[in-house]
Amino acid sequence: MNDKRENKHNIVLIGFMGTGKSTVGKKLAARLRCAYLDTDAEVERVTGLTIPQIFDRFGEVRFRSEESLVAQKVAAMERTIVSTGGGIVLNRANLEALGSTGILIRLNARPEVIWSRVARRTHRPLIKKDITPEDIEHMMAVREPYYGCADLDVDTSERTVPEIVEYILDFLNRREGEDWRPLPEETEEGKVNDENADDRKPADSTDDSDSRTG
Ligand SMILES: Nc1ncnc2c1ncn2[C@@H]1O[C@H](COP(=O)(O)OP(=O)(O)O)[C@@H](O)[C@H]1O
Ligand SMILES: O=C(O)C1=C[C@@H](OP(=O)(O)O)[C@@H](O)[C@H](O)C1
Ligand SMILES: [Mg+2]
Repeated sequence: MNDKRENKHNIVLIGFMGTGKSTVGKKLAARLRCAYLDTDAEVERVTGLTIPQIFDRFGEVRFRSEESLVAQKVAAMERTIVSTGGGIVLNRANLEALGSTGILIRLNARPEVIWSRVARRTHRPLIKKDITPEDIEHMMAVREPYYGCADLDVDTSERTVPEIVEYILDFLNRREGEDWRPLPEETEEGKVNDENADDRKPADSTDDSDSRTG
């Protein structure tokens, strides 16, 4: 381990609710043929409860506690794309664990764009039914300092999901000492159809069924 970047074997998407972390993470993992984990989905899997049920029955504190356990588990994973919940960064230990082994990529968007993406959805307990873009703006301002540590910032307001994926891949490919080129598709004959195939090792395939698009 001569280069500390060799330790950055995961990609961790952070950012406010509705910036597209779950949607983009899943696509990025499929593109790179990496394992994928959404911390919210993992909390739901471990507890057997939905996030609204956890908030309703036990409160936000219990959710944060489950989320922290998942953050520590994620940090020990290898070549995994991780979509986090927007509040995971509020806990310093979470951020340190995730950042110790993962490249932190922060997704962002303008408040009114976030509002249009989340206001009518019911599975985020912190997004109340009558929330306004101004409320979102205020919540984002409170959270802003916690998102400042990312290795890359991506404004998703005017970008499509495929454009964001390409933007992230371009950033990853520029990092020295790491190989984040997409693994090749296999042809019908089961042969690899890619000129870079020989210098890459295969990674885990993605199981979309265990992921969550918030
Ligand atoms: N770049 C984008 N452009 C338009 N809509 C998007 C984009 N990214 C995500 N969305 C939509 O916004 C909503 C929230 O996305 P999601 O991935 O759940 O965000 P997060 O996980 O950050 O809360 C979903 O309905 C998703 O389809
Ligand atoms: O920002 C937050 O505190 C939260 C974000 C949610 O995830 P998304 O960011 O994927 O919506 C989810 O973890 C929970 O509702 C709390
Ligand atoms: Mg999400």
